[in-house]
Amino acid sequence: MITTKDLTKVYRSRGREVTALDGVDLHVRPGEVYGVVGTSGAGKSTLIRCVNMLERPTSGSVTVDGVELTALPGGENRAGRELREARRRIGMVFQHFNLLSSRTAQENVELPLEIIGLDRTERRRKAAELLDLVGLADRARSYPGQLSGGQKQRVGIARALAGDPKVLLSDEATSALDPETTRSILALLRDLNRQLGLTVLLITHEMDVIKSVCDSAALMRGGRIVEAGQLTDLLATGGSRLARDLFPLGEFASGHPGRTVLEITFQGDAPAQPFVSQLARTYQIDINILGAAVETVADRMVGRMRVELPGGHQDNVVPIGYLREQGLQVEVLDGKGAAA
Ligand SMILES: Nc1ncnc2c1ncn2[C@@H]1O[C@H](COP(=O)(O)OP(=O)(O)OP(=O)(O)O)[C@@H](O)[C@H]1O
Repeated sequence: MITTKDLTKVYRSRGREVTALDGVDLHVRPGEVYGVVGTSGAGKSTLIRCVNMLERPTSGSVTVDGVELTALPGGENRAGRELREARRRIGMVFQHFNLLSSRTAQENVELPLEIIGLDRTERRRKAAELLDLVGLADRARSYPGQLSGGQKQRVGIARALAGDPKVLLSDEATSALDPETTRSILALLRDLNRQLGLTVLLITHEMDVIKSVCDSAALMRGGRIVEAGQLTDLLATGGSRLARDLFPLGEFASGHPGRTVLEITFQGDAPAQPFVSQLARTYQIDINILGAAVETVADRMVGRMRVELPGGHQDNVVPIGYLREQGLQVEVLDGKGAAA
């Protein structure tokens, strides 16, 4: 649904050049919630602004719903007709809501409908329907100043849906909200994704946002995507940095010298515990459990267990093979708790 190929954006100001995007290949499938995470300055905002051509990329291509936006004339402030039309099918939600304070909630949602020339009755009907969809039917006549942060963001989301978009872009939509309101806005985005089949691309610096709402994620650093994939695949990938951030286990004991420390990851309904006791029985070995944790990631249960086996890696090739044959993801750690 969204593809970028070798996307580059170089800002030039006062003789200085900043490469904000450095060859980004992004692939967001139809109907998924895709999160881009990274520290400040990684290039996340630039990426999302290039996807709807609020910024024109320096090079590379952006394709949304089969239309190559980078091939259409105009951009940034002076978009041509085709680009304006394509953009209408891409909704955008902002961190600071960007509502007009002199207009009521209803009038804010009507704004994009005015721009496309919908008549007054139709505008009112559509805006009322959208406010109802985001759970704000009773605040239609309130001004932004009379609404809470969460309610303002609901208006922002209703406005973003006015053009019946297939794609919704969210630029840190929950960063200005408290944790409880964040949860309710993320739940709303998830509901809209499911009800309307909306593809959502969001950027965030919070791993919890990725964990609670995304199907797939990409990690950005220095203008590049350093890792990307579906969360369930990432969690099953040894050495994945995103998986470690999604499911940190730093507090587990690191084991004893001369023994083999394994980290076992299981997903869905395949708990590791029975396999570990079977392993102990089958190979007559004492297994020391150093730690275990279970989390819900992308609506799926994921567990991880760190265990210690007597002897070195070479002595445990067979038991490790046995665990892998059971469909468990097994990583052998070195003495310091890192992947060996
Ligand atoms: N309009 C601009 N002019 C010059 N440099 C810019 C401009 N916008 C962004 N940059 C630079 O591009 C780089 C990437 O910025 P960007 O805002 O995309 O990162 P980010 O990951 O979204 O960070 P944050 O989470 O802080 O918003 C940074 O070095 C930033 O200073």
